This record gives sequence, C-alpha cells and structure tokens, in this order.
Amino acid sequence: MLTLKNVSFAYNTVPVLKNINFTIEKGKHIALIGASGCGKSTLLKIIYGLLDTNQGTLFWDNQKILGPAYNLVPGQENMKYLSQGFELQPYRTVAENIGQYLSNFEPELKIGRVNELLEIVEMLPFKDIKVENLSGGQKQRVALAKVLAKRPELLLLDEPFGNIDNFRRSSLRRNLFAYLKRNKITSITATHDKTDILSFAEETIVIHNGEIIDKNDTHTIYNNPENYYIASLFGEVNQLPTAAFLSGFENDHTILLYPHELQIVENSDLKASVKKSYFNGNHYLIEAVFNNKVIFIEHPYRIENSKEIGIQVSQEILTSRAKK
Ligand SMILES: Nc1ncnc2c1ncn2[C@@H]1O[C@H](COP(=O)(O)OP(=O)(O)OP(=O)(O)O)[C@@H](O)[C@H]1O
Repeated sequence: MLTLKNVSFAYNTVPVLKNINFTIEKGKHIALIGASGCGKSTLLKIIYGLLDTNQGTLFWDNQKILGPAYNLVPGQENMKYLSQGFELQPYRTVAENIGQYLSNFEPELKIGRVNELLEIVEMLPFKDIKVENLSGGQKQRVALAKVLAKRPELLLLDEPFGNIDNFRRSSLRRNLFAYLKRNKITSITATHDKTDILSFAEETIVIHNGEIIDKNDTHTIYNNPENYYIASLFGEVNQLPTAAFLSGFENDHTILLYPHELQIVENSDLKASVKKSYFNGNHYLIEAVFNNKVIFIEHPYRIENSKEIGIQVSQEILTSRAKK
C-alpha cells in the first residue's frame, strides 16, 4: 500500500503541493488529474523519491520513501517513474535500451523478456533500430517498455501516451493495463486524456492548485462530479440553473450536465438558439444559447445556425445529479 501523510512541497517559496493525504491499495490503477500546472508531475516525483518534501511522510508498505537528501541514488528500488522526457540512450538500439538493466546471466531469458515487452508496446519490428532514428511516439513506447522491464511494484506514469497517435494509443493502452493487472502492478497515471481515466483507472485523484479536492472511484467522480472544475476535466460540461429543469430549487442553484445528457426535442418549453455545429465523427457538438448562456449538446445531425431548438434532460439524470 502507498501512504502519503500531510505531504507539502515548494520548489522555492511558493507552495506547489499542500497537505496531501491518501492511500492506494496494491494492484489498483489510479488516474491523477487536474489542470496544467496543478502539481501532478511534482507529486509523482515526490512519490518516486526524486524530491524532498518540506513536510510529511510517505510509505510504500512499511518502507519509508526518502528523497535525495537521504538517498545517494534518488528513486525507489521497487518503483519506476516514466517522465515526460523519455530518458533513453539515443545511440543504442531499442532492444539494448529495454534490456539495459536486465541481467545478462541468462541471455535466453533476457531476449525472451525484451521480446515480450516489445510485443506489449507493439515495437517488435523496431528491435534493432537505434533510438535516435525513432519518432517521438515510438520513443515513448520504448520508454514504456523500459520501465516495465524489471517488474516494478508501483509504476508512475506522467502523460504516458501523449506523443502516441490515436490509432496506436487505444491498443497500447489496452495491452499495457491488461499486463499491469495480470502482474498485479500498481499504477498512478497523470493524464489529461479522459480515455485513460474512464476506461482504465479504477480510482481517480483530482488535484486543484496543489490540493487534493477529490479521490473516489472513477465512476462516482464522473457521474456525480462535485463541482464544475472536476466535471470539466472530462471535457465540455454545462452548468445550468437547476430551477430551469426541476421545481423546488433556488435560482442560484446549478446542475452540471455533460453534452450527451442534453437532448434536442420538438416539444419542450426550454428553448435554445443554435450558434454552430461542430462535426465530431459519430455526432455533432451543437453550440447553442440557453438562458443567455452558451451550452453544448451532443446530437446526431448538424443543425442550421440561428435555429430555435427545444431541449430536455432525462428525469433520471436530473434527480441523481441535482443536490439540494
Ligand atoms: N523545477 C521547478 N522549479 C520551479 N517551479 C517548478 C519546477 N517544476 C515545476 N514547477 C512549478 O510547479 C507547479 C506544478 O508543476 P507540475 O509540473 O507538477 O504540474 P503538472 O500538473 O504536472 O502540469 P502539466 O499537466 O502541465 O504537466 C507549476 O506552477 C510549475 O511551474
């Protein structure tokens, strides 16, 4: 289990992380989300032992995690941290990079292990290519394989798929998280991509200005976001007066609705005016004005600009989302 108790940190005088407390059970996949600059990378570096905290303690099971002031070689033995810079050796081949820290004692085993990792990251054909000749996305995949090589107990991933094209990203993510589950490897992934979060993270930790403002199972955080900031980390969100949809609420009370939760219907007293339709592949994102406020609605078809539309929200969503 990973335990953080009252952890605070500042690079200079400005606090970056404030009084962080949480525990993570072994084998869980955690997403770490928050706006750019909120402190996600800093938190991963502290957990890995690359930075000394100003206050607080960290444990992996019963072992205290110590920073560079106490550890000659910063970084924890049983963890691996994949930073946004990949830290590969450019003049060595893909296979040499991945196998760098593997024992040469049994060469067959080493080759088998490197090949297994190359398959996970779909880089087997590039095995003998020098890293300097790879694209950014290919380097990122090699870096991922490298951090898996010595079977860490805890894997800390900072935007691990940021450079990888959508086509590969989906299968890579599936391969990687299935591998981590099979091998009971705990992971914390700092990410801006909601697919990383929704499909693979059992739990999500939300950071805002260096503080943890929510930690819960991912379904709960997505389905019942505590506030606009949290909901907006998953994409567009509408914050609308609850009284427009449900009686018994004060005028200043608001409800958060994702674009797919608003429907465009013929018969509704709730009227909005269309501003623009954005093509999104399997649907259009309709930008409209409702109650003098811009809203976004998912809809299967394009709608003419300036057209008046009726909107509705299912009773089920309204009652589950609106809090008195
Ligand atoms: N080495 C450093 N020295 C001083 N300030 C730093 C340093 N690294 C980061 N910061 C500052 O600390 C804050 C948190 O940065 P951090 O990289 O942890 O954020 P983040 O949430 O990971 O951002 P992003 O999502 O953009 O990667 C930011 O204000 C950043 O400017």
